[in-house]
Amino acid sequence: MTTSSLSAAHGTLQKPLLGVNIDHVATLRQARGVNYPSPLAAALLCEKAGADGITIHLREDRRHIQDADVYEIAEQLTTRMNLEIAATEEMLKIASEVKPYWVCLVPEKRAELTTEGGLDVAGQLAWLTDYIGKLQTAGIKVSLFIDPDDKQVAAAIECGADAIELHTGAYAEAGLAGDVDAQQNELARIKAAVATAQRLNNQLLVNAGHGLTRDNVHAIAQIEGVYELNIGHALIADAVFTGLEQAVVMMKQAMHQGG
Ligand SMILES: CC(=O)[C@@H](O)[C@H](O)COP(=O)(O)O
Ligand SMILES: NCC(=O)COP(=O)(O)O
Repeated sequence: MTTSSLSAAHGTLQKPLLGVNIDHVATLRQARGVNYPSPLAAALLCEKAGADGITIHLREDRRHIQDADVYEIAEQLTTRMNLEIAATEEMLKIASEVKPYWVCLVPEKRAELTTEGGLDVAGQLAWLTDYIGKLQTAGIKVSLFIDPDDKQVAAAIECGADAIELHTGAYAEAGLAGDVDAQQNELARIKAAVATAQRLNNQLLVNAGHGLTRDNVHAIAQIEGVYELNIGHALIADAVFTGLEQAVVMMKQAMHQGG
């Protein structure tokens, strides 16, 4: 399925789509080293509640999602898996075996609390082009998690990515800090990056994610051309109080009608 037919196939779905990142269901499980709560059960419940896809991040340090989660969730999903991985040989092997619909390449640092910045595509073009080609040869579509930066957008297109995911962390953090000017500046950066992507290659799918909540998501969801939002930490935090299905429903409402 080409990118255009992919977006055509989803033409009837309400844009942007919602990809639910269930990493932090696994964080709760890993806290005690037991077998509950089940990320698989969470993924299926999110799909039942209206999630358009499931994102899981198999980190090199396995702090939350485990290899077994990836394989068993891939077998039972009825929507699409977006597997986030660092661009390593180990992860290439796993992704080639699992064959998720999407792989999103993200930068990883062992010491980070969560993903800090976007992937430096411009600084490693040739190597990433080769890595992306291997994934696409395995039948996997590739997204690149990048900062909302024209140079990185252009580099992502140059190395043949099927999609980009714009890092909304700076936008989210400015909001949490109550810095309205900084948040508006970050929103403008994101809008500019979407416009650059559309100008350079209108077949490229443009996603966004990181730090999105019911309070800050509507402004991002309203940006013309944004295809999917990947949301995890805040949605799982909501679910602690509302239950997971309601958290998905509420996040979709916040995306499309405002928080
Ligand atoms: C790339 C990104 O922003 C998230 O999808 C990522 O999963 C964050 O890492 P943690 O889930 O480990 O916080
Ligand atoms: N790529 C962003 C993602 O999957 C979820 O990020 P967050 O909502 O957990 O910050």
